[in-house]
Amino acid sequence: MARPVVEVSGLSRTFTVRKETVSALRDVTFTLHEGEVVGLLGSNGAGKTTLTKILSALLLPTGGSARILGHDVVRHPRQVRERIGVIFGGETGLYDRLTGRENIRFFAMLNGVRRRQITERIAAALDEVGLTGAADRPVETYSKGMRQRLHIAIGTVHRPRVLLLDEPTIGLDPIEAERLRTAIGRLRDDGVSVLLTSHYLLDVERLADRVLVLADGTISGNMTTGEFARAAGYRAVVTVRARGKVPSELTDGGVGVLVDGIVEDDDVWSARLRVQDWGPTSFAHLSRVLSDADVLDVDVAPVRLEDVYATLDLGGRR
Ligand SMILES: Nc1ncnc2c1ncn2[C@@H]1O[C@H](COP(=O)(O)OP(=O)(O)OP(=O)(O)O)[C@@H](O)[C@H]1O
Repeated sequence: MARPVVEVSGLSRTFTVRKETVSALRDVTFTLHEGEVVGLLGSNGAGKTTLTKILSALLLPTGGSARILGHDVVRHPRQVRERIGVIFGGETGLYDRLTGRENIRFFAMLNGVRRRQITERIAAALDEVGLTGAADRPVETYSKGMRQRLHIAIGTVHRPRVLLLDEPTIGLDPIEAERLRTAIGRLRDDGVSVLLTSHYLLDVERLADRVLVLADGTISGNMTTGEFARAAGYRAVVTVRARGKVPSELTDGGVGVLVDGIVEDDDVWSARLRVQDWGPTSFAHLSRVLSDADVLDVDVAPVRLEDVYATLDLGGRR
């Protein structure tokens, strides 16, 4: 059995605002093992950011404990920060006027990388995320994908054993998102443990071994990723837009295909179909019922976590 690297036990955090107390986390207990990638899911306000901040020793818990490689987040914050990398998605947190290399240097120094190792570590981090060629350009000239890869380089330059990733692929085009998933997969293969917050099931499916569901500040689910995806009951949503009459067979659905709704507007109709599994049966059904339709476009979207929440009623919205 791989050794535990993150041990969270009975963790809680309350906030008091104008005499009202909000429980952001309540009695949260879980363990993350070496080389394990765990998806942390939960709707807005579920407590994900609060948990991430406590684990990276940026916020104190009000109860319970959290340890990173044996170091308590309250008693040994410096040791915790040296062992943990935090990567937030989006545009924030970079110095635009500085180059990519200078940005990494700044954060490497903050996270305790020794002076004599720093040049070599920065070069390696740039190389790992494919930014060596752009390293000496100001960050304001970077694309979204490049900025996101720079976030990864910054979060990993001090070689943390645990990574906390918050929405890492947000706003990226599919190619950049895939490149990022590959980079995260490589870190996992090197034995780094990852706690991944994402609303995209594709990220979680590709990378996570296990899924933790936070609802209203408590863990309401702890299961393998496969179990979680199967619980939704379908794999993708296909939206078909076509001209003319709605094929009668389409409205009934078919083996592996459920009809969510059909909207007709003048001569054009649009159907939303849930595909339970991609395979010959569902492909054959769709191509048969659409064979005579004047199809304008087809959009295929993988199942999103929000859809799974809706199906399982895991929302826990405040
Ligand atoms: N500094 C704070 N002061 C008061 N309440 C707070 C504070 N930080 C968080 N909360 C509350 O704690 C709860 C959990 O918030 P948190 O930001 O951890 O949720 P989240 O799951 O990260 O949400 P999101 O997906 O929207 O980022 C919310 O009700 C929030 O309003």
